[in-house]
Amino acid sequence: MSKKRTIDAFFDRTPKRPKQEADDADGSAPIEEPPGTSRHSHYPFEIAYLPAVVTRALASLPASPGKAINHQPDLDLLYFEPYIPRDMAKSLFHFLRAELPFYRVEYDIKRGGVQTHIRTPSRWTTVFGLDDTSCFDENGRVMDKTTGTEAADRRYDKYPPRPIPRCLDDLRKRTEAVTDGKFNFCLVNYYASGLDSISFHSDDERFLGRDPIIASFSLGAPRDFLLKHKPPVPPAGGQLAAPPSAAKPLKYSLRSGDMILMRGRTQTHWLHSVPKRTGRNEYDGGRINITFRRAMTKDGTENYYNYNVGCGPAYRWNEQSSEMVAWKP
Ligand SMILES: O=C(O)CCC(=O)C(=O)O
Ligand SMILES: [Fe+2]
Repeated sequence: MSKKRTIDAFFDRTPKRPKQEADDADGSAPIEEPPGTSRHSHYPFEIAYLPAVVTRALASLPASPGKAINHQPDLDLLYFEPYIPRDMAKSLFHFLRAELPFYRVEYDIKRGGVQTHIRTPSRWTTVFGLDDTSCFDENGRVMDKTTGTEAADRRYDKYPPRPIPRCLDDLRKRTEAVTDGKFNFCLVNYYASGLDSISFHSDDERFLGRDPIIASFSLGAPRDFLLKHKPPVPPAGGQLAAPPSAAKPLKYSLRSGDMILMRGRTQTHWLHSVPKRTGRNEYDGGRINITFRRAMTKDGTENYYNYNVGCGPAYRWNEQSSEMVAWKP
């Protein structure tokens, strides 16, 4: 039997859960373990482990070597085309869409002194993880790394952190093993169609520290990924200058299984986006984006849960109606 057929066969979408287990702290389950689920009091539902054959296949990733993209000022990318073989990426897309809880976050911000209600982002999101000041113990409790006692902080009270489920943690560990990155957060976007998007931004929040390394995976429908240099910071009281003339905007068509590692000065000096896809390509199908990042402080934990989980209901993919449905326990 070919490798493809073997992996596809193991991505059996009918629930078959012979063994229920608490998630262990370091996620180091023996590979031969029968399928089980990650559980945590702050997951709305249990999240299946990857089939063991897929966990094993992760050990041989990346499927192709990364290509350095650093020919422009301040840009430092490593582009794997693909990182996950295309057939495995397709199965992983269907698995994660079906197994993960997703949210449609709404929040209030002050814009120009006016309180505004934001009903975007125009995509589904979810997040797992905990900043570097704390860790989960074997019972899933948040422990302060310095004192070794249970962490008490208002930022953790508002949005209780939850561990990265094993199905994503397997990929996180493999990504750490082949890059210079260390990651304690996993953010997931689901773009249901070409109408879902993310506007130009950079992931350069203070809580990520200097020159953060971010690994960004694409699964499912192809989408454009645009990059443009930020205008240089003007001198105090000065005019906004143009970006360095050598810096040209870039466009990559990200396909299922690709991974872009963003590193060095990229986040400080470049913006990136996934624009809407209209017309013929609008209903090409959904896309999942996974990013692994490292938050250094509690502000990172609060920010990520605030903007990617929020206070609304969890949703789960419904295969029959092909849509996200509010989760009722
Ligand atoms: O979907 C993508 O490829 C990019 C997502 C992204 O930039 C983000 O979540 O910060
Ligand atoms: Fe981003």
